[in-house]
Amino acid sequence: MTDASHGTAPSTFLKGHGTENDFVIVPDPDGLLDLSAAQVARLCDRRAGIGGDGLLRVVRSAAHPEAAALADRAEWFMDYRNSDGSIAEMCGNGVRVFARYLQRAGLAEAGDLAVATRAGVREVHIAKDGDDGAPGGITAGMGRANLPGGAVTVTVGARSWPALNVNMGNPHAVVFVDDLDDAGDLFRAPAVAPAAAYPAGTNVEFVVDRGPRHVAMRVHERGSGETRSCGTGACAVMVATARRDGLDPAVTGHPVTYTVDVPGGRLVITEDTDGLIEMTGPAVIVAEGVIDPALWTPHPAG
Ligand SMILES: N[C@@H](CCC[C@H](N)C(=O)O)C(=O)O
Repeated sequence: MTDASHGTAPSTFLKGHGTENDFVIVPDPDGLLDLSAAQVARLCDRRAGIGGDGLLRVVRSAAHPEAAALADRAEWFMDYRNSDGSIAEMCGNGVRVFARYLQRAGLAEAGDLAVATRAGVREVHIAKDGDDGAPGGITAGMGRANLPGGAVTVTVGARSWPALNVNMGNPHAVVFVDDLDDAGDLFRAPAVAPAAAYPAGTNVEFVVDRGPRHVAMRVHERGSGETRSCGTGACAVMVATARRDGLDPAVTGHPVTYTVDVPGGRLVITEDTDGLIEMTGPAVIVAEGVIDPALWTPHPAG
C-alpha cells in the first residue's frame, strides 16, 4: 500500500447495521482507496479495528471499473467486502445501510434510489421519516432467485440434512431443521456437499417454522462466520420455504409474503408474479469517525 492509495489524510468512516448485520462504511466517492483484503479484515476486526460483519465502500459507479458500465443507471456502487476481506457479489442488509448512508450524507433523498452492486443494479426505496422523526424502513429490490437444482447436503457434526441451493446473486444453502440449536455453535462453517455445487463457497441458512408464512433462521456467512442477520439469506429462505409450501407466485398468479425472523430482528419479504423479490427492514447509522492512519498500515504480527 502506498501513501497515494489513501493519501496522508485520515479517512472518515461510519458504522451502521441492518437487523444487527453490521458494517464499516467507508466513503470513497472518487474511488481513490485501493483496499487490500488484509486492510478490510483489520477494519472489520472487533478488537484491533472498528468491527463489523463486512465493509461497504461507497464509490461513484463511474469511478469504479466493475461498475462504470452501470453508471447511467445508478450513480453509486456498493463495493461490499466480507469481514475476512473477501469480495461478495451482493449484500441485502448492506444495500439498505448503504442507502441510509447516502440519505444521511445528503447524497440521496427519501424515495427511490438505484444502487449498483456486483449482482447488478438494485432498486431501493427509502420511506419518509415518521411524524415522530423515527427513520422509515427501507425496501430493496433483490432481483430473482435462481435455483440451480441438484442434491445438496449440509453437515454439522454428526448430523446431515438435505439443502436447497438458492442463488440471490450470491450463493446460499437453505436447510430446514427442527430447532435452530441443531446448527450448533456455528464457530466453523458447516460442511456442504458436493463442493462442485458451490465453487466459490456458500452461505448456509438454518430455518424453523414460526407460523403461517413466518419462519426464523440462523446463518453462517461465507467470509464472515455466524452473523445476526443476512438479507440475501433471508430472501433465499423465503423462496425455499414458499416452494416447500407449494407457493410459486409465477404459478399461482398471486404475490406471496413471508416474515423472516433473524437473531437481530425481522425482515419482510415478498415475491411477485414475475419472480421479483423485495425485502423491507431497518437500516441504522450508529457512529461516525476518523480512521487512524496507522490502521491502514500492515500489522506488525502480519
Ligand atoms: N450479510 C449479507 C451477505 C454478505 C455476503 C455473504 N457473506 C457472501 O459472501 O455471499 C446480506 O445481508 O445479504
